[in-house]
Amino acid sequence: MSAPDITIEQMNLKYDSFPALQDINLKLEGNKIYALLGRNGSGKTSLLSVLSSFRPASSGSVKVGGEEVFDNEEATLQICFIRDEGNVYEEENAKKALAFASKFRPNWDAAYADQLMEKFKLPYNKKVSSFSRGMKSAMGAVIGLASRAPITIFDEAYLGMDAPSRYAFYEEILRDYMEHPRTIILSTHLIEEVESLFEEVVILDQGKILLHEKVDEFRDKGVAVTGSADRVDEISINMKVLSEKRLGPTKSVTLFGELDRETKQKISHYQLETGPVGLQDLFIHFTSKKEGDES
Ligand SMILES: Nc1ncnc2c1ncn2[C@@H]1O[C@H](COP(=O)(O)OP(=O)(O)OP(=O)(O)O)[C@@H](O)[C@H]1O
Repeated sequence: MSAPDITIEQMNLKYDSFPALQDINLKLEGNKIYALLGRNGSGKTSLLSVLSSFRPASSGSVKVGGEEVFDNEEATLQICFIRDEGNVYEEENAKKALAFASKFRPNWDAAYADQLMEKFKLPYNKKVSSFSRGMKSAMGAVIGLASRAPITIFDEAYLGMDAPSRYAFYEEILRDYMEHPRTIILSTHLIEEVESLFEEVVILDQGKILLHEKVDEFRDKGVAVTGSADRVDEISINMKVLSEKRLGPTKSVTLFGELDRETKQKISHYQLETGPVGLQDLFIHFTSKKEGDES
């Protein structure tokens, strides 16, 4: 399966006069896993709703495979949008709800849906409306995965799921993506849990695109350094420290920016360990900046 590219140009969305999305320009190539990050109210759900044709943009263009997506059945059949409330038909038992979901999904894999129901321990014969919050989310995950839609979107679809279920969900996304490549967009606040899945990251801030980058390039904006606390302090002294943790005599810091030659030499001389920066630390840094900040 080859997933179509998504191209958004000069797109704006207003709720009455409130500008929820402003001048959005974004190109997402097919067959990658994207992180859509942003603080509360930054516009993630609004962006995904426009992309999925749940609502029209106020202006600009949103194309999937070169075709405007709004009111375009062929384009929207390629998209499966699972929201935090699950998008599940709740008035019937789970078996009927799955049958209902499959009607609008041309790539639906019923055998895979059965495997996932088993994996998430979801009962077929219970009304979905009687499911717990986490079970409803797991049902959304089953529908999103078994749809095998070329563009699959999970918008905080993990809400209420316990940790084992969430990790089972992430594992399944990666496993099934490897077997059936497609575009997957995950909007999440649990960045540390899922960061290893992402190839590219998009950050929204107050309705605007703050950043769109390959995750590896994004991570290169900083470095994590661990070792004896006084030596770690010494090399961090002139750098922006994004986070720090101390365990007895050992300290780990996340530093923002490139290391100069002298600092690199000290790190090597002191035998400090270096590693990649967590996405979450960078995300917090980028989205908590105040006007006038330079870095
Ligand atoms: N139906 C609506 N009517 C009016 N304003 C809305 C509506 N939906 C969202 N908004 C506003 O648009 C902005 C973006 O909301 P949106 O739900 O897209 O953010 P989000 O990034 O998904 O947030 P969260 O992480 O909290 O879920 C917010 O200021 C919100 O109050």
